[in-house]
Amino acid sequence: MNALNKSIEPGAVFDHGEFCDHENVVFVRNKRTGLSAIIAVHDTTLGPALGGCRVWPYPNPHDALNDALRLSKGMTYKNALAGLNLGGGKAVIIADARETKTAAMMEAFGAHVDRLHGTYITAEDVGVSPADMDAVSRKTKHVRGTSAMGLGDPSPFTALGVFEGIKAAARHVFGNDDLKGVRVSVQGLGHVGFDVASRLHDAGANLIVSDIHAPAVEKAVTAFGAKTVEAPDAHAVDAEIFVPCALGAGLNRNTIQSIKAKIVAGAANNQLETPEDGRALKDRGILYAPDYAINAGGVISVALATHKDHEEGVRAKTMLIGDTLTEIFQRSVLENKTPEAVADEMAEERLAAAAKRHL
Ligand SMILES: NC(=O)c1ccc[n+]([C@@H]2O[C@H](COP(=O)([O-])OP(=O)(O)OC[C@H]3O[C@@H](n4cnc5c(N)ncnc54)[C@H](O)[C@@H]3O)[C@@H](O)[C@H]2O)c1
Repeated sequence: MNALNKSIEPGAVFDHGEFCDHENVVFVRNKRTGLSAIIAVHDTTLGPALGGCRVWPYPNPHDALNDALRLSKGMTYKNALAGLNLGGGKAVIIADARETKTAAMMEAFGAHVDRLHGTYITAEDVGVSPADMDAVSRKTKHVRGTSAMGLGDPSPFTALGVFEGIKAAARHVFGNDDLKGVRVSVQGLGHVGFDVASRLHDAGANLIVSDIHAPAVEKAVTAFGAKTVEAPDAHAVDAEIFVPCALGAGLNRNTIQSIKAKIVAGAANNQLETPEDGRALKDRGILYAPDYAINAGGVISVALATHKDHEEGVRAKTMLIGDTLTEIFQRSVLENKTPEAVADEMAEERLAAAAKRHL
């Protein structure tokens, strides 16, 4: 008992800066398999909390808790804004995906998900494969993204949503979405970025591409006749549209001042390093498509594609991302707010309306 009293500070979770109004946070251990996990259910106003399970070798439990709390809240906003009848949640497993993750560990995690009786639905995230979700599904039905379910890799739907978002941004800034001859810098040519580049190429855009992985760049040069730029300079090239599809925090005090594009619209998560960076983009007259609004195609596919024949529904819902962004951009002008502030408000409005209906 004494050891326990010493190691847990009173209020360690409730007073946590990211705790917000989380409905349920579960700390999970399974001695036999070495499972250590945190499942965070942020909000179930709109429905069961859907959010991926991340396997990551966090250096300490605080970082794991931080991630679980921050990411689960993010899922509440993302699912609400995407028009899904789903709440927000997330799970993190403290393990190395290559070294210590095992099927038995994922099964043990599945058993804990099952104890939440469907208030949390798990899915893939960083460090997790369809085979891992197959293991989870042996212990619970509250899982998406198994190899027997859905449409497989969500990236094509993320790319479709990003492309629709780019067109919405072009309509807002240029008055039309004809991308013929428009110069577009695509940073990151992975699962999503390459697909977005392909759609832009088909629409007649002139591509300038970059990636730290040289073969990906060569492939885009061959396929699209793209020009290239060194990855760290992708934001600063002479282009009308900048499409970040690599890592987060690329929009910051060091990069924003040298952006020449009028539009920033890409798939990368957490593009703004700080909220002030969103204001800096607006002050410079650069239209920013909030990341969690434009990259929601993947979660839409995971949420709705419980069977292989659901593709049309997923596609239709993903195409609506363009309309959502148009509303965000218009409100941002009318209310003189940053697009990301408007996106947050729209998600909160949907949650508040649903909460009122439940009263
Ligand atoms: N895959 C999805 O469905 C999905 C959904 C929502 C958001 N996202 C976000 O979109 C982004 C891309 O996802 P993805 O699935 O295509 O990932 P990916 O790993 O397949 O591709 C990322 C690419 O970026 C490149 N890269 C890494 N660091 C770079 C740098 N500093 N400069 C230039 N290139 C760099 C990598 O070499 C790789 O080719 C990520 O931020 C991801 O979180 C993806």
